[in-house]
Amino acid sequence: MLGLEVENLSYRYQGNNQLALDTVNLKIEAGSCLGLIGPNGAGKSTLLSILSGLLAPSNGSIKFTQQDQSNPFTDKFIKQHIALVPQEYAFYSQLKVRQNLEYFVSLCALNTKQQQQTIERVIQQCQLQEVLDTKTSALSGGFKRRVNLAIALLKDPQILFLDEPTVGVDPVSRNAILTLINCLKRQGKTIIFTSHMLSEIQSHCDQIFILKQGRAIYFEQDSAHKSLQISFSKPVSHTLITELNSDIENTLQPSNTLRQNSVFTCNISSERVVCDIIQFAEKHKIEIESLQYGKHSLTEHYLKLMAQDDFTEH
Ligand SMILES: Nc1ncnc2c1ncn2[C@@H]1O[C@H](COP(=O)(O)OP(=O)(O)OP(=O)(O)O)[C@@H](O)[C@H]1O
Repeated sequence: MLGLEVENLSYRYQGNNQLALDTVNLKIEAGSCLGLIGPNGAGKSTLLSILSGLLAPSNGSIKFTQQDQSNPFTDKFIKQHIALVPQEYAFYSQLKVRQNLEYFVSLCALNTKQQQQTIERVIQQCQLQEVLDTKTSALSGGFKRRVNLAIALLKDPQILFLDEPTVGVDPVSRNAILTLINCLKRQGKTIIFTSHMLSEIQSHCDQIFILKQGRAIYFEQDSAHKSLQISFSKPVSHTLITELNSDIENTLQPSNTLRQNSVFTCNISSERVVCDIIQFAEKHKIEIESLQYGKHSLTEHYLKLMAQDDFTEH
């Protein structure tokens, strides 16, 4: 299994004054799935192009890491085991789906039987059975995305870079693509994928990496702390809050902007605190209007970061 480490990576396009990537550091463990997000022009595609060897970095280094040290770590080995699914369609649109697969598999170092088995595997993986004899130019957007993905999977890569694999597809194709990503994850592939659909990223990725104007920040997805927002039907006095805080050894912060001390938000590390607060409300006959508890929303975090002028790496 392959992972990778990126150190101080920068990239400037010729004729462009701005750095597309500015001193980016990134570590991806073998077998994990990293979600790469950021606004248009943040540098996501540039980063994927560099990682997949299409562009050479202006500065910095990329190191591939291997759990099993038995394979020789040559450039050829790396090239064989990484694949990029670009945002653009990377197939011959005048050829039928099967012809595209046959052409691209012929570029892999496989004998005829292995080629046939490989084509059958990607047809199954990407659920292309019904469109094999259709010209790719005539396919729906969802199937075009699946063909793009199938071509990258022909060489059974250990690391897969997916540049917006679900953009412009209907829910059925999106589901097929996301199910396939989950399946590839279970097989131990290392995956980096970009998407503007933050819910997709939050539910499918182990690590999240945010880029803004070429600069990077990690988002800790698996924070032990969850957030609780509770809204009472009437304001709660400071005395009661102090009593509650001493009971649960936690800090409830009145969010004064909302309904005069009747809405509270806090970070909590144990589900027990939720029960304590409900018991507290019962004891003091304070009605709970709503209670929202769970992981920090990526969208919330993302919007806050995007609103900040100073966006520094942590
Ligand atoms: N060929 C190019 N020549 C000059 N500048 C470029 C070129 N390609 C990209 N850029 C610039 O590099 C920066 C990063 O672009 P990139 O395409 O990597 O962003 P992105 O995050 O992938 O955007 P999107 O979400 O729109 O796909 C942008 O400022 C863009 O204008």
